[in-house]
Amino acid sequence: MDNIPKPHLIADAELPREGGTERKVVDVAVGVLIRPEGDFLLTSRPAGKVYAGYWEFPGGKFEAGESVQQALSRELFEELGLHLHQIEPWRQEMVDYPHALVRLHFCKVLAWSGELQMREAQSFAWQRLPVTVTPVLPGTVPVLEWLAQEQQALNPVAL
Ligand SMILES: Nc1nc2c([nH]c(=O)n2[C@@H]2O[C@H](COP(=O)(O)OP(=O)(O)OP(=O)(O)O)[C@@H](O)[C@H]2O)c(=O)[nH]1
Repeated sequence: MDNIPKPHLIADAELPREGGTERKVVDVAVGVLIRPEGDFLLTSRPAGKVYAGYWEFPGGKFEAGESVQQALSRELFEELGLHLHQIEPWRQEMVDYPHALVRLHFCKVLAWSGELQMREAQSFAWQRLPVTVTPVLPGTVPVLEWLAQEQQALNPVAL
């Protein structure tokens, strides 16, 4: 896994261009499922996908005409068998991977139902900071930093 090229996390203004036209952006909806006590869900990327075995927040690409909430609800039902009830769009991030230019739409998911099923034979782990699973997908690392910043803002003496 170590010889996979590292992607570049970029701002919108830096978007790369090829031959004068913008590279196609792939929109991805990503869910940060947070339990009431603060644990969040990470899943490992299934065999056969790029970055197989890397840990990430679950999600996937939009299908035509979908909103973030629709894409996330569909993906998490397909991958995990969950029905999402409370989705809060949170932050966005662009990542320039060798295989794709990806716009990640991170949402906090605070309520869901259904039993967690690994329908793509992935692994899952409920985590808190600092996470104990490795390796973490490069596009996931900033999210862990945002969560740490939020925790610090809420409880400055604990960290
Ligand atoms: N789900 C998810 N994808 C992420 C995260 N961070 C990140 O960079 N990505 C990238 O976003 C893209 C998501 O693609 P995917 O392959 O999981 O989506 P999908 O299930 O719709 O794909 P497929 O059905 O075409 O196989 C990948 O390029 C992945 O590397 C993350 O935290 N969660």
